[in-house]
Amino acid sequence: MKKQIKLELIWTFLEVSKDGYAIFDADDKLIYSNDVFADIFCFTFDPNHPISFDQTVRNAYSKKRGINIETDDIEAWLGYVETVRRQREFRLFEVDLVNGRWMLFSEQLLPSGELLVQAKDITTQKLLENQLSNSIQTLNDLALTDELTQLPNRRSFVQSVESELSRCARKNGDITMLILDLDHFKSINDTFGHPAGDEVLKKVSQVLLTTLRQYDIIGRIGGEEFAVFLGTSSQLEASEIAERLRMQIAATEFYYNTELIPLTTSIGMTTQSCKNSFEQLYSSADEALYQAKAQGRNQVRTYTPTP
Ligand SMILES: Nc1nc2c(ncn2[C@@H]2O[C@H](COP(=O)(O)OP(=O)(O)OP(=O)(O)O)[C@@H](O)[C@H]2O)c(=O)[nH]1
Repeated sequence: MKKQIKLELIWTFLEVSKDGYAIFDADDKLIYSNDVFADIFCFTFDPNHPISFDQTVRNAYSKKRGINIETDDIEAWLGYVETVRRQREFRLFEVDLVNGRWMLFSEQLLPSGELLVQAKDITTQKLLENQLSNSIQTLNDLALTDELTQLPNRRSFVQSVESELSRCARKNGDITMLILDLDHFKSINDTFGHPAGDEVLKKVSQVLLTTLRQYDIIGRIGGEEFAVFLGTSSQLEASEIAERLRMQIAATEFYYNTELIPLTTSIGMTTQSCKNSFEQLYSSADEALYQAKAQGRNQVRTYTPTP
């Protein structure tokens, strides 16, 4: 049997607690609130004039205090709350306040209808949680972004293409992969210096971004090697895009300081069913690229399977 403790003691704890406590009766009238709870909703508790839950919220909302309610229609918001409040014996939820603090609310409902509400300040934990999730996001971005060009790196490109392939496999369409390899890049480094080579790589990235469509996937997959995935193109349309890219790079004036750096690119291309794997696409486009290099560079070659 539970040992009886003095009611006075419980009362004292509620009064001095750093957490907010409130009790609503079965008609949702506030019959008890400690100072912390009253402070959250910016009211003075008067047991002789009990106010309802709705009034408590309306009152705080009109003073721009209490829960951060992002609506112009407080009545609609209260209508929504009515659909979740008092529906379960116990409910736990986080809310942010207008003053930037975060609270963890719990609601304990008795069968007789009284509701005990507890509000615990979790601002410190929430800030840490946000910092942690921002750090994770930054780490993810770093792991997927090429530092020099800010384009998706090889890992990111592979991931994006693989998820596009599995999405498109249900529709059974054709897709295209292009691999671009800058011509004689070693001699650009040797002649103009490595920093000049870096600037050229950055500018090529800009050309790709401005020439391609927003939904095409672009990646820097190696030193002077870029790849492009075209999701919904016929082979004819894809060849036109590849040719446009080749011409655009050849026509762009790459300057380093005042020196004009001549630049062309070879492109290997393949259009295949999206049921094929990334590896199949990549090795076909790579084989076509090899042909483009072997046949003189500055050209687009399309993969043709050997019979
Ligand atoms: N500046 C700079 N150069 C890079 C970077 N990554 C790779 N490279 C250089 O790119 C050059 C690639 O040379 P190769 O693979 O011989 O090819 P290439 O000279 O372009 O000749 P082809 O591809 O046959 O036309 C190497 O000299 C690498 O050092 C980079 O981030 N910055």
